[in-house]
Amino acid sequence: MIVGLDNRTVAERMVNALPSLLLPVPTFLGSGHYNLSNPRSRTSVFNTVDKCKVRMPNHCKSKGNGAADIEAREHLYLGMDFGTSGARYALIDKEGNMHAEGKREYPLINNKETIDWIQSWKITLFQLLDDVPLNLRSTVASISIDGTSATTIIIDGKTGEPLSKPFLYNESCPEALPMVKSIAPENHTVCSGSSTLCKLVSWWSSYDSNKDSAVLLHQADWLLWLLHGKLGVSDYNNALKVGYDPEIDNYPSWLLTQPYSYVLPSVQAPGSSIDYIKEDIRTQFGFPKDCIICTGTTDSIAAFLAARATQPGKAVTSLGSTLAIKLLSTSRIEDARFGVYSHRLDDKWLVGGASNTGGAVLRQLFTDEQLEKLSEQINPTEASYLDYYPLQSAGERFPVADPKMEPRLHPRPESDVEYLHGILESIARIEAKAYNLLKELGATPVEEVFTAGGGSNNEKWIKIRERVLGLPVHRALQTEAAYGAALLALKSKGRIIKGKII
Ligand SMILES: Nc1ncnc2c1ncn2[C@@H]1O[C@H](COP(=O)(O)OP(=O)(O)O)[C@@H](O)[C@H]1O
Ligand SMILES: O=C(CO)[C@H](O)[C@H](O)COP(=O)(O)O
Repeated sequence: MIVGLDNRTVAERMVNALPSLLLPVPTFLGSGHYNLSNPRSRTSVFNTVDKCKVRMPNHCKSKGNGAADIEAREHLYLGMDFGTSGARYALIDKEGNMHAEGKREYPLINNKETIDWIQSWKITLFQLLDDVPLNLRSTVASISIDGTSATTIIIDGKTGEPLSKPFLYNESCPEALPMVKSIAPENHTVCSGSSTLCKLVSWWSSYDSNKDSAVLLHQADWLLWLLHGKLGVSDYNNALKVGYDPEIDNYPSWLLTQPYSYVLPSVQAPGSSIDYIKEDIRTQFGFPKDCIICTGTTDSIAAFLAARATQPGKAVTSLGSTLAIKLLSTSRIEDARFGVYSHRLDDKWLVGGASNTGGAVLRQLFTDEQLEKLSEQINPTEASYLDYYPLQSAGERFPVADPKMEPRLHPRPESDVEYLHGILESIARIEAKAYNLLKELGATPVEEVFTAGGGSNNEKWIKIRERVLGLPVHRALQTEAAYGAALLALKSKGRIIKGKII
């Protein structure tokens, strides 16, 4: 709450100011309005159905006076997850209790014949900040964001404007692969068409204007930069696929000697304090003067953090739009032939990879409600005779790295229940193949799997996966990556004293 201003004034200021935060203002801004008596019941300021779902857990429910019943000035920590199909936020306290959470679908803004993801993510960022309950914002001590891995944005460091469209996480630049393979060690993580380095090399070879002020950012870095304003800062999870080596805490010499190395961001540990939130954004939304923005991570690592699996052998499978696997291992494994790489997690390694199979294929075929109804009719103890490789389109990253792999979703049986059972079981088989591959490559053998992402809501799928994997499989206590990002913000709790980060 901005001291001295009532809800109405703050909400009015926000509506009036919101477009200025999103310059250039997209043309689709509707004549939406706020119900000023209670801004949280507002219709969307955009002419789309209000996608805002804000949930206040019971222990924060107001007690008649409209203010959530939390100790005055208790610090809260805000995490935001920018996944494949939408974005979420989680607001937690130092014990990890949830004080508010919400989600937004990405507004699909068309720019010529493609989606303007830059505008969509920017609008969604400020919508999520706007969805944080007004009376809690003054308690937010720090903010972190996770994004899809290897989603790459190259901007002009002078103007802040993108120098090309973003390269999405699962986009592949095979034409750059020979050049990358010629400089990197054999089977290095960057030796994959969908690596950030392949995207950088592809841009570098095709961009024919002035590149002198170019800066490479990952999706989470760029969103955080909008909030703190210090250009060119990343974290060692997001920077892995451009070639950063978290073991030596630096870029390797074979990369630093490249002509484009100057565009690479500086790298800090995830959850490191970067700077205070920008003053104009702070005052528009009512965050406190000492609100710190800290480095983020990737969405599947945030999901791992949310599951709070701390022992080697524990793993998290993120069943989101994609199937991302993270196994906590004492040994570091890397083999681009299979799309296997290791992210650093403090003094251990998160070994795994990300398949293009997963929920996005299901969403092409069924609504979430249909998934629920059809899944109820599946007997998870029975094996499906159907053998599919569910992909949205050609190309697989892990556990088979084959940019030409074709989807296999036929023959389709008469019964949708049987069809769904076959798809869920086939994705479980891919998951089992992935964990077996990690063991063969020398990672700590998996002994228990926690599930994150939208697919974690499907109890029958969890039972199918337990049977196929031959392991205990559970739904994680916290299934949203946004909770993991909030834990990073909590971790940072760092302070910046006299300009120095403590
Ligand atoms: N009951 C369900 N069973 C299986 N998959 C589901 C179910 N409900 C949602 N999903 C899948 O979850 C995915 C969305 O999960 P989410 O974690 O939000 O994805 P992302 O963050 O990758 O966008 C969708 O692709 C959807 O198909
Ligand atoms: O599939 C994805 C989008 O959801 C990303 O690739 C996912 O984040 C996996 O990448 P990483 O293992 O680097 O976190």
